[in-house]
Amino acid sequence: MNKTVQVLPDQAALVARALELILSKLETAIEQQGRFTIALSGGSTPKPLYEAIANQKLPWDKIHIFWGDERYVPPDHPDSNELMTRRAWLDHVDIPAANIHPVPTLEASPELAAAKYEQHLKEFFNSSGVEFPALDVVLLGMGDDAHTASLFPHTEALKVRDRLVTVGNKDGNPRISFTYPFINAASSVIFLVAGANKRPALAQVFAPVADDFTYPSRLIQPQGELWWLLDAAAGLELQH
Ligand SMILES: O=C(O)[C@H](O)[C@@H](O)[C@H](O)[C@H](O)COP(=O)(O)O
Repeated sequence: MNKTVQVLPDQAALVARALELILSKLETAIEQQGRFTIALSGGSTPKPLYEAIANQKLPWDKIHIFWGDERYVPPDHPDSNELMTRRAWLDHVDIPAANIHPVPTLEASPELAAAKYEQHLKEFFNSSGVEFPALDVVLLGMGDDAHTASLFPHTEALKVRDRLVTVGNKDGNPRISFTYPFINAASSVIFLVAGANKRPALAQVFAPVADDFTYPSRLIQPQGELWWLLDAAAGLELQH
């Protein structure tokens, strides 16, 4: 694993750096394999980044969008990560509908939604099921409880190692989430973390020893590149 921590002075600089990094990965992926695959996170931090990407002139037909986690709500629900992403970005660019791969949250149960999304991912990546397919980029946020995607502390989702997608649980509300082994199979994982409220969780995630099930972001140890992009408010104590 190749881990890089960058602390940016403020949220605008954080977004600019994340944009620069994603565009660089996008260019390389399209040059080398003719397409770019990215899984997005929800929450509030990435929204300005999505708005910035929407202003770029990109080969949208070569770009495929997935979500690393989603709330088990219809795609027009105010809590939907897909809805936030479409409003901030996807509705404003000429990306083919077939290149947008939302979590099928209209399925009858979260378990069915997770199983269907996993099947779709396997078909898309033409994976035999033995290996975890590798997305080019998985973009993650981190909660102030050190959760990432919908992998919350002390939940069953943290124990799932033989699936791509599982059912997460936040305070009794079901979520659909990539498993941590599937996230770790990505070529690059990029955390985008802002705000002083994330500092205590970051201290535990970066500590030499702490409990992974209490601080789930510790489980993200990709074979490829791991990037932590932090604003100064979040990353103050981590600046080397
Ligand atoms: O569906 C979600 O809410 C996200 O995927 C979640 O994992 C988010 O990234 C963190 O909760 C951080 O959220 P903020 O960026 O709002 O702090």
